[in-house]
Amino acid sequence: FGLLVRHPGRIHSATVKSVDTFKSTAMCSVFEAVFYLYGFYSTSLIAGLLSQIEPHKICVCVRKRPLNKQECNKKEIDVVSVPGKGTLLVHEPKQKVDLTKYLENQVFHFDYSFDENATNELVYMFTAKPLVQSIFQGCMATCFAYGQTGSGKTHTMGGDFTGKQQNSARGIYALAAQDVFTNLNHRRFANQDLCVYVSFFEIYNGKVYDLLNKKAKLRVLEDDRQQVQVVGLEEVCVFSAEDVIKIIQTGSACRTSGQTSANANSSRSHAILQIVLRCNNRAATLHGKFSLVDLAGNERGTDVSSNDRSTLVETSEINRSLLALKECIRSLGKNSDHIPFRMSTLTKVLRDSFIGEKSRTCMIAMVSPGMASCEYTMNTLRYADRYRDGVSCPNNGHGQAEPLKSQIFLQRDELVFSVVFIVMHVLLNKIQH
Ligand SMILES: Nc1ncnc2c1ncn2[C@@H]1O[C@H](COP(=O)(O)OP(=O)(O)OP(=O)(O)O)[C@@H](O)[C@H]1O
Repeated sequence: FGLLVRHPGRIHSATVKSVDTFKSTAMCSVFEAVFYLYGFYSTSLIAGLLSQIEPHKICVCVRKRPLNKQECNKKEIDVVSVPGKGTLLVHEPKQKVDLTKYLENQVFHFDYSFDENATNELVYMFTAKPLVQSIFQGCMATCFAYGQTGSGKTHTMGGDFTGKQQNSARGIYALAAQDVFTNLNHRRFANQDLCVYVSFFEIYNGKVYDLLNKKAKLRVLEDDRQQVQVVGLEEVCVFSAEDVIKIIQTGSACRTSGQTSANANSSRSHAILQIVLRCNNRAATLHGKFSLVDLAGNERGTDVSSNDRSTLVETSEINRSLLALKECIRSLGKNSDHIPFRMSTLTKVLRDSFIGEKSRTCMIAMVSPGMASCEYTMNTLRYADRYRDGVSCPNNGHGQAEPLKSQIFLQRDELVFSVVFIVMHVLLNKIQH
């Protein structure tokens, strides 16, 4: 797998060739790939059938978007490969002191990795869906979309775009809402007498604005018991997933946006949609809460098209809050007594998500596939990788050829397990009927 490109000065054609060679040798054969895909989709089938994926406390996933039209026109090279369930490779172009250009294949391991063909539904199935189940058991769940500007956070959370039009029914927000109502009507939860409330707000430059109330500026206060309240936040009682979709559309239209080099309609704020379950008693006691967070892009100051003071303040505020978030989630992963949630407004309003045994977190790191984004992609992956520090998963960190090989064998074992599981499932079904 050590791919040396021996043509200094001809990086483009040489790189394309090397990436292609790598992809064709590193990936499994077509036969294995078909079986692997079957394994992956069978897992989702099983997940759909049983709806019982137990969420671990912190789950970290990565999603690669396809090259867009602009990138294809520029003949941008796709330097990201997703060879298996939890693995992602970045073919990073490097140069030796003797000017020889070569590719360094960086391997990352996460709980799940999704390639450019994955739909929002598939991503949802393995990330937010298990968290929906958890809020019915009284958990405080949080799902974050993190990544460089233009990498697909809003597409994943809010719904895919047809031109400038967003299909709000096909994002993780709406899919989660649909499952909340499916669960609510299920006999297991019907006798709990729960009501669903939704709020939608954004954090821009450290200030909170209510997206459901004409962007009213709200204060964040903490009481003596360290309970954080967003004072005056509109919480709408909803009765169906369609009600939530309307709320998403209203709120998304108000979000603060700007222009970056990678995205003409870039969200410059963190948007938080909260789905709250309350007991239908007089005090409307909190039962469980799901916060779905579309974070602002993690770009540098130079990536935004205007470099005036307000834009620089905006960017530094975004980066400060992302750093605070990383610290809080790492403390949560290590079961630390001290969670530094006061470091930013974002972590303050999400305080519930970092405290106690009942918190569940999923981070979806989005990456752009182009070579021009390689540095940002590496930053995003390293950021996401840090979340795994302290989480009881042994395969964190990134390595080179050897871990990749063993990963492929591991996936083969998973595949055999999936096939055996499905055959048993089908046989059992037949016996029962
Ligand atoms: N998985 C995907 N499949 C197809 N198109 C995608 C995918 N992800 C993103 N895109 C497209 O890429 C463009 C940028 O995506 P999006 O606005 O979601 O990025 P973002 O990460 O939210 O950016 P920002 O931080 O600047 O708001 C959109 O036109 C979107 O349709």
